[in-house]
Amino acid sequence: MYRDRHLTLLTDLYQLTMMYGHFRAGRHENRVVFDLFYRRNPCGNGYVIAAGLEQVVWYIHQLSFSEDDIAYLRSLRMFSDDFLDYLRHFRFRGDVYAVPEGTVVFPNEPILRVEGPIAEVQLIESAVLAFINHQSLIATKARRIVEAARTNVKHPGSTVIEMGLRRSQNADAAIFGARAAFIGGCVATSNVLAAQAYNIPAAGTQAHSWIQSFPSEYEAFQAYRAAFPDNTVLLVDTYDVLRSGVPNAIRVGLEMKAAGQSLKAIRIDSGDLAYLSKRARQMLNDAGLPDVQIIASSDLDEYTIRDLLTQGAEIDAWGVGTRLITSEDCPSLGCVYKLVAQQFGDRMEPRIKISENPNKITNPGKKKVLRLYVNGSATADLIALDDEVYDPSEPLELFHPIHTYKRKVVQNYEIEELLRPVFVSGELVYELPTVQEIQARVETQISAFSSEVRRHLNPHEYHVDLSKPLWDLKQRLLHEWRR
Ligand SMILES: Nc1ncnc2c1ncn2[C@@H]1O[C@H](COP(=O)(O)OP(=O)(O)OP(=O)(O)O)[C@@H](O)[C@H]1O
Ligand SMILES: O=P(O)(O)OC[C@H]1O[C@H](OP(=O)(O)OP(=O)(O)O)[C@H](O)[C@@H]1O
Ligand SMILES: O=C(O)c1cccnc1
Repeated sequence: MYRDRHLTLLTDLYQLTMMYGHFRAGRHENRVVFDLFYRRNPCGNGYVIAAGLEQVVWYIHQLSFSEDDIAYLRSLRMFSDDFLDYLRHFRFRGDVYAVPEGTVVFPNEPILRVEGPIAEVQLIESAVLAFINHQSLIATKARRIVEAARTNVKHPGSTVIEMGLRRSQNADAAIFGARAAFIGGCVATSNVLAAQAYNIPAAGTQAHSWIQSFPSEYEAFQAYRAAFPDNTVLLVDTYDVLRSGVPNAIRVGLEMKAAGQSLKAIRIDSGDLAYLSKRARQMLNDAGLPDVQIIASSDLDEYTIRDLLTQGAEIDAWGVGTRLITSEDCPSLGCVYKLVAQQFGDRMEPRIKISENPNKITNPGKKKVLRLYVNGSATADLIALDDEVYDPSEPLELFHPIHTYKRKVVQNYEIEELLRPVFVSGELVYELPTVQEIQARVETQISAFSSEVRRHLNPHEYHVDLSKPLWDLKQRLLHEWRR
């Protein structure tokens, strides 16, 4: 099972060869700082919801090379005995600062900052990126789907249930994906292991096979009702939604009503969901069953949900699988992990990565991220050097890091420092929140941003500026390199 797995070798070989090279050169203890950040928002969204830190914490916590790991590495005939002996005593002794899960983040902002001996900081790159990239992507995708469902004016409480297990890119993606989907705002998952692991509500209806396995649809509905009288949801599209499924569901619903019970919902899983849901709603209402809800599923995503709602679809809840758990139209988030500072003697020196593409030139130095709120609204983020101090009662002039003539002054602002200590000298100092707390953080975080930043189509680019000292440092390093 994923939690019991020993993951130290979940790394790219080049991390180990670089560690070995540093070890041979006697520089493996040199301290460095790496930033983890992404450059472009996924799915056309205006931001990303950071997720996956819990798995990073757990991964770093368990890091050690077992005798099996050492034997395997020896079998590669690439590493010397003294290096393998060093690995035998290896543990992570660095500092990790991270934005809490559920935080809204933007391109180029460090989501994680790792400082420590270069061998240790380098080893963790690949796994840490995998955890953060995957869950941040799925949480962001889920958020888009949940917000589409919430545009339902007839049913403002419209909810999304994650049902992607069978279409996920395998088990870990299903479990962590269900976790991330809940963080993004889904109310439940069909994945029982994820529900158990993260204390997420488990939810579900029944498959077509259940209906098919009975002599008639009505008998299948009756049997389900008998088994789950308090939670009867009936799948109505096995044979014919309007001629068979809904009439049989109404028959069972009326029988339940007469017995003092209530039919909870029907599920439509194929066909024209707008047309069928409107007709089904009418039929249920006409039969005196206006409280029976309609759940829809069938290759849904934020686009189909919005479109169905503009067509007046009568859908109270959405079961969403494939396109959520795989983030089908935007299947990866491009977080990277870049060296930004390195110790020389007793000084931490900033380092820069140059690129032809100005967007790919890194921000040097050990940094922090400040979110500036004016009257409770997030106004701009400032990436600053770690030792900078700001007095929020003094006006602060911000400028665009590329188009520097674009300036604005913020006054009477409040500062939220986004990076929080997680590991200090290898010791865990962070109390992990529950997924319920993380989901609540998403709501408060997002509500602080303007609707222009939050909209799904061509969102406004939120201001993420560099502080003057950081901008000056970046220019100085660029000029020094040119010379
Ligand atoms: N009224 C509608 N407007 C826009 N899209 C719709 C509407 N109704 C359904 N859809 C979407 O159209 C697609 C329908 O796909 P398709 O015709 O392949 O399958 P289906 O009707 O579900 O049948 P089956 O599951 O039996 O193959 C799904 O993505 C569904 O979400
Ligand atoms: O459509 P998704 O968003 O992935 O949601 C989950 C789907 O999984 C089930 O389908 P099933 O495996 O029975 O296949 P189906 O597509 O033929 O209904 C369910 O009936 C949904 O249609
Ligand atoms: O419970 C359901 O209705 C369900 C679960 C997984 C996939 N599709 C549907």
